[in-house]
Amino acid sequence: MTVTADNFTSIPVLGYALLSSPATRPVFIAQLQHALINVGFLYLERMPIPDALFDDVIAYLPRVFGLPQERKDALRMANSPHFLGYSRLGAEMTKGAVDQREQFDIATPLESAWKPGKPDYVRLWGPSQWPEEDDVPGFKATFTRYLGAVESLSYEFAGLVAEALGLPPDGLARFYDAPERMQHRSKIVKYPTRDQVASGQGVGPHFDGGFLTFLLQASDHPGLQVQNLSGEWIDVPPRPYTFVINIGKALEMVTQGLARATSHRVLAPAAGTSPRYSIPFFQNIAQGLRLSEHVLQLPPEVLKLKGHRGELGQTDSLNMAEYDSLPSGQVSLINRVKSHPDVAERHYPQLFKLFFPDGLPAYGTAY
Ligand SMILES: O=C(O)CCC(=O)C(=O)O
Ligand SMILES: [Fe+2]
Repeated sequence: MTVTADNFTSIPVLGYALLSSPATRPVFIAQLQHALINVGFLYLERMPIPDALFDDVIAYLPRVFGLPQERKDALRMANSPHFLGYSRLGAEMTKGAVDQREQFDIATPLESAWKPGKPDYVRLWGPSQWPEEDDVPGFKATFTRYLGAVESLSYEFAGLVAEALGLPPDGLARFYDAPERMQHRSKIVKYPTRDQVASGQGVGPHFDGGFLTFLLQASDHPGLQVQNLSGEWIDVPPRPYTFVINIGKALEMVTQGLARATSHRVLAPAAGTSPRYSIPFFQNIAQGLRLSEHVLQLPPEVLKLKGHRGELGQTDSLNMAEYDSLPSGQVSLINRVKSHPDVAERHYPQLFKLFFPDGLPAYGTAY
């Protein structure tokens, strides 16, 4: 691949193995630079995560979603001030249409550091809700191991992103607290087939809000699409043992728009096939940080590559909340309140009143 701007028609595939030799490492960094600036999405394959761990996690998904409805409802997100837990099919809307997916939000392990008097957003981080061990033996241990592996990779990858943007390898370190004080959020997601649901919208067009997303497509289905510079939807078919990595709005903002957050969506699997499963992992940044105070000074020769890319065309996504001046944890909390008003009504009554003065809406708006 050459490092030139163009309107992408497929997603670049980066081989982690290139990093192991001084001769090929710069090739990886150049490919990463291209992907960050011109696409906003990439595949990363042959990572230092054992295939067997992916296989083990993937094998649990039909079992967890196959639990009786009352077992899943017992873990409903409304139980949790941390917005962690189960969301039933069709609970959220994106761009005015209902998303046809079911999900469990599960985060990396962390005790809540919130006490009365601390900002509300500190309460966003805390323990997950897990299914009963007897219902899915080993799921908690296996998934926790998986989250740990992705978390480590996510920090390593942030170092590579820094290099690709012309910064020193620790150029993004200021965005994270010490790892033991950080929590990253993941979820397991099930998209039923088109004949089981009311529309073909698995999840509507949106940008991710955070820094970096590491997505495992956990079944062999097409459906994930990203929008290119001229507005066409480009397929991102699953590749085994491979992450799809994309940039969120927060990273776009602090790189002065050089690294792109790209609009994406998921179409429901075709009628008569089988459900699609996926596991996104959203890497967080420190909650107290105001992004407007941390816009990165990038080398001019790198920043000017933004000009080569040309103007971004129209995208179908709604914009995220403004990131500039609020602590990033507050921005996340507001987004969670909008996505899950029932959780907010119970645990954040003041914010709930602010955003929903007319009472509980029928749906949350995911993005
Ligand atoms: O399920 C997928 O493949 C993508 C999900 C996604 O984009 C999201 O939840 O932000
Ligand atoms: Fe997304």
